Amino acid sequence: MPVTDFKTPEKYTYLNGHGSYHESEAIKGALPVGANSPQKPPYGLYAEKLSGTAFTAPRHENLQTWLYRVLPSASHSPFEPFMDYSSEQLQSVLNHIPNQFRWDPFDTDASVDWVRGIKHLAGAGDPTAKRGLGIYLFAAGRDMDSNTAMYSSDGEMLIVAQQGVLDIQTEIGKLLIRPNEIVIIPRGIKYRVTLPEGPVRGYILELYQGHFVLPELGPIGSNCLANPRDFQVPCASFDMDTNTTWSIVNKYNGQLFIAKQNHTPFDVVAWHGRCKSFEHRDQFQDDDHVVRGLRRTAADFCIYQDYPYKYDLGRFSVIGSTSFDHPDPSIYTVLTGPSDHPGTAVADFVVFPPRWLVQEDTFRPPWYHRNTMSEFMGLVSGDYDAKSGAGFRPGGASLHNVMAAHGPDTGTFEKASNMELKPQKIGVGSMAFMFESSLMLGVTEWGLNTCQKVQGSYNKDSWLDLQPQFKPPV
Ligand SMILES: O=C(O)Cc1cc(O)ccc1O
Ligand SMILES: [Fe+2]
Repeated sequence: MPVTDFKTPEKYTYLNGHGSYHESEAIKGALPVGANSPQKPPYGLYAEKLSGTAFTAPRHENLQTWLYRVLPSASHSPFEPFMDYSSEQLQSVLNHIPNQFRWDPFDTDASVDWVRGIKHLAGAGDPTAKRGLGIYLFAAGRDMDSNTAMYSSDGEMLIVAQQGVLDIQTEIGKLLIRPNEIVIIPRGIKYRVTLPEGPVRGYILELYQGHFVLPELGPIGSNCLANPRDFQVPCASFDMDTNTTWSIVNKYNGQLFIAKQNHTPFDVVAWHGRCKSFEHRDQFQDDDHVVRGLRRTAADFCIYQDYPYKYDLGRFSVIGSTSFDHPDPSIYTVLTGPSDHPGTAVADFVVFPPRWLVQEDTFRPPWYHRNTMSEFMGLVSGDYDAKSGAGFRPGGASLHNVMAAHGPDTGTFEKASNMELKPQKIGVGSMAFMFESSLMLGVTEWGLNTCQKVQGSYNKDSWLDLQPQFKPPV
């Protein structure tokens, strides 16, 4: 049984499925039939195209959404710097430090809204080159300013709700996101966040390059992990408002800009968008990944989606070892942001849901390890099985960067090496997650000092008490 089974309030309607072409009309007949840009679209709507890939991207990769709206997005005043936030907040110098890091739960802040409540914690690469990723924390206690919408030109955001409820109105439709759910907002999509149940907190992974896709299943076969039908895309829903002044906030190379317009950005009456199924690996002819003269990349194996969508992590169908040994955490990948190299992600989004452990003669927690990938972890709820103490807590985080040695703490080691190996359900009521990246992550000044959450005694509390267990034969 899925762990959560959220009810959908009537206000929200979704289309189900990742990897499908979707279309949606808030008024019947608002989508033109057969054409994208007729001389006069139905009901006097403007046709507007949002491109998720280059116009010339290969057909199997090409992404776009056609919007039919009351006024086109271009109808706004020039953008100006948005002075009402700290320029350090979203783009700051990255410090590359080899240490293991752990943070106490980040503060909630009831005085700020979504726009002002996003803090840059770590990252790699550069949005201007469309390379790399950013990791942010959010904490907000009030609705976004009235008549204000936001969008990011920098990348596609995967938002993990940890505390509180996010009501997100987007150009495509409305989404309700509760703790244990995630939402993906593609580059360029305008949205507005209100808080129906008070303060919120959570984590954001922004992919400066490409799009989140479902991972390959390989020998697992055609089901399990995150099943495509459990991803939900909002149905078209629009407001009629061409008399009020709206502010549009744009995250552009980590800086915020603001423009005004005299109409709501949430005026899309109908849309259709593309989602294409993937090319299969056995079409490859050689190691050089050249098929019919086209160079292929990891991205070509994937299913893309270019509109906002949500997913309940409780629906993740976990695969694990039923014999012995601890498998790699890649079996818990929900979505991946591929690089140009097959199997090596800019960032994977990995979860550790409640699951049974049954392996015999096995040290069941994660092994001690050093990883060429960097591992940023957060906790939505409960406990994480690799850490016995109270150090890794919901709303907190840890970072084990490229080759930073880590693994179970002393308490977990003692317990797991001596326990009777009965079938054991772990993580009940818990959801830990990992943003795992092939890139070396730098930490911002906010993450190192300003937030005041770094645990100075993380190494000592976790690993310095480990004792040699070596007993050579006499
Ligand atoms: O370090 C961690 O806790 C994350 C993790 C979990 C796991 O089961 C295997 C490897 C790994 O990095
Ligand atoms: Fe790890």
